[in-house]
Amino acid sequence: MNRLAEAPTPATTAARGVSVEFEHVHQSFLHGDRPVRVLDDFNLHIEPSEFVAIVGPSGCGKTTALGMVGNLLRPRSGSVRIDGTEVTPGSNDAAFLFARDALLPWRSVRNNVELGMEVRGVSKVERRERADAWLRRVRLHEFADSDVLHLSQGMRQRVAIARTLVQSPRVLLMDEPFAALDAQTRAIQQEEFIRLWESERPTVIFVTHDLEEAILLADRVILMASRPGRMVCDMKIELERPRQQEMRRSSDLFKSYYQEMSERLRAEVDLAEQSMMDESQDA
Ligand SMILES: Nc1ncnc2c1ncn2[C@@H]1O[C@H](COP(=O)(O)OP(=O)(O)OP(=O)(O)O)[C@@H](O)[C@H]1O
Repeated sequence: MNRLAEAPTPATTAARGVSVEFEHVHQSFLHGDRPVRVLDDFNLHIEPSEFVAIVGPSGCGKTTALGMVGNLLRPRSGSVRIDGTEVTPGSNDAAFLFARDALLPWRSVRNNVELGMEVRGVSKVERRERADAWLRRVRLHEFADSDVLHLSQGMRQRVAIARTLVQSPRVLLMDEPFAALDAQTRAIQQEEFIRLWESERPTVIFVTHDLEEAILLADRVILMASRPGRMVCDMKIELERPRQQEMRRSSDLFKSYYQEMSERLRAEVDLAEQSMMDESQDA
């Protein structure tokens, strides 16, 4: 695979990652009139510019944890800090990237990339310069004036990546960003994204159901258990960078990480399914 993202250009500003901390975080939601504990004493310290992937059974609280860093919801108790400062209403240090790209269909590719800068009041000249530089980096400069509706799903996701990274976020929150793509496109996007991250180095929290993807991309893989969500494994991934798709097959280290984590993940998924079945029988 050699369709790598282009080298950085002077018009882009390198993002500096900052630390993210969860300290004794608890969260629960009401299901009917019954409170359900979702996160139970969740603790996680992420170093500046670290790439952390979170895997775990469906419903274990991965998206809830991400939402707390992104200021979408507050913990019931405990604290979530970015660069040592509590996340409070109005904080906007973190940017999201989801599986659904959420591009605005009435705006051109370039105008979609400019959107966040527009909201932040960046001048028109600077917006255009930075958007064009990022469109070159994601190999979409020839489509700058195109309608986003005419792009493939993979191209749309590259627009979304450019739109997010052009703002030089200090923390990037990714919730299954490549889940909607076919296998081949997904592999290309993963490799391109690694290149971009390696040059920009924002702190990344990456939620995925795909353990191989987590190992390939991250510096650390956190495995969560459900009901209530808590960390059961924190594995440092010491594969050399830059990383390539071939490592899935060629690296014994990759395979050993996969073997160890997949057994534990499988056990957690089985437990989560069993507990859901028990709950539905009790209901
Ligand atoms: N706003 C809410 N109100 C009520 N329950 C909620 C709310 N948000 C999440 N939950 C519940 O909290 C639990 C954890 O949800 P969350 O989306 O964080 O899990 P997840 O690990 O990201 O799951 P998945 O892998 O399926 O996306 C689930 O049982 C979910 O139904």
